[in-house]
Amino acid sequence: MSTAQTAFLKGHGTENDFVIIPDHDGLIDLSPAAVARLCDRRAGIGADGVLRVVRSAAHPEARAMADEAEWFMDYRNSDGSVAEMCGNGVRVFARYLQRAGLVGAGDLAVATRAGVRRAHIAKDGPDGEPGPVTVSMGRAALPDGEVTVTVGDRSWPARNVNMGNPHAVLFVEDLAHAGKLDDAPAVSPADAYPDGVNVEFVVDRGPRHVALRVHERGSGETRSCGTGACAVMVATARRDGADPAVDGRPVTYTVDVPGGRLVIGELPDGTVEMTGPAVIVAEGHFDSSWLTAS
Ligand SMILES: N[C@@H](CCC[C@H](N)C(=O)O)C(=O)O
Repeated sequence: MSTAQTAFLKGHGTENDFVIIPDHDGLIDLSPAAVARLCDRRAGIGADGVLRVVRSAAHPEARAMADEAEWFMDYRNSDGSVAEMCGNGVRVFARYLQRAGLVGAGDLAVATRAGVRRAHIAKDGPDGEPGPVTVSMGRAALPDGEVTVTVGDRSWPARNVNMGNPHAVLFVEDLAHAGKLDDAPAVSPADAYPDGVNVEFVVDRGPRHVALRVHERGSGETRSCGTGACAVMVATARRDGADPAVDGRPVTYTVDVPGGRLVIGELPDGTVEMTGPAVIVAEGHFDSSWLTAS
């Protein structure tokens, strides 16, 4: 007797890792429990999140973007919650489309819950190593208002930055001050982030060079967060007195994350561009019934 199989791939961008579920016609009912099962690092495949690949025309949340972007990134955090955007995810999503022969190196558009994001897949290097992927991440929003992040008995002022999803960015002297980041740090006032928040702790590494640790909403501490790194870049630029929209000059920062390095720039029109690696490490199948078994 043959059992129905579901295809998956595993990939990462600076070690922010994802289970990729190709579901081009939008036929899979991916419940929060199914996502949590896939992402479980002991009983499942293990990942920080899931990227379901659906044709925009086949998904009610993406149909309106179908003329601009053929593919919709249905992103979920490892606890099953839905998020608007995932920066590392877009690069890995682009790599999946390339590997599947659905796009070539060059430009493509990806529909997300935060809107259409444009990406560029660089050509492979001379030794065949996959080229980096650059994503135009849209403009950062910097809502007014004081935000405070507390870990243990220490508190820091934080900058509220929205990159399509919410972030609190704070500067520390030592990344160890973030403590154990599996649990969400306390962020106040509570109404600053009605839907929860990703929290980035940042240290300086040199001129236009910072490093971060992150607690991701719905996933805990991860090795990287692309939207978080972009939020950090913008918050650091403003702290350093740089604002391309005012100065008329682009500004670029190197942002180190525990899982690697991202290069992020802000252009005079306010657009943030992120460049980094995207890797597929495995592919396979599982019994479809496993996702729903009790
Ligand atoms: N890892 C992602 C962000 C994923 C979503 C985030 N946890 C949220 O809930 O907003 C990235 O690379 O941007």
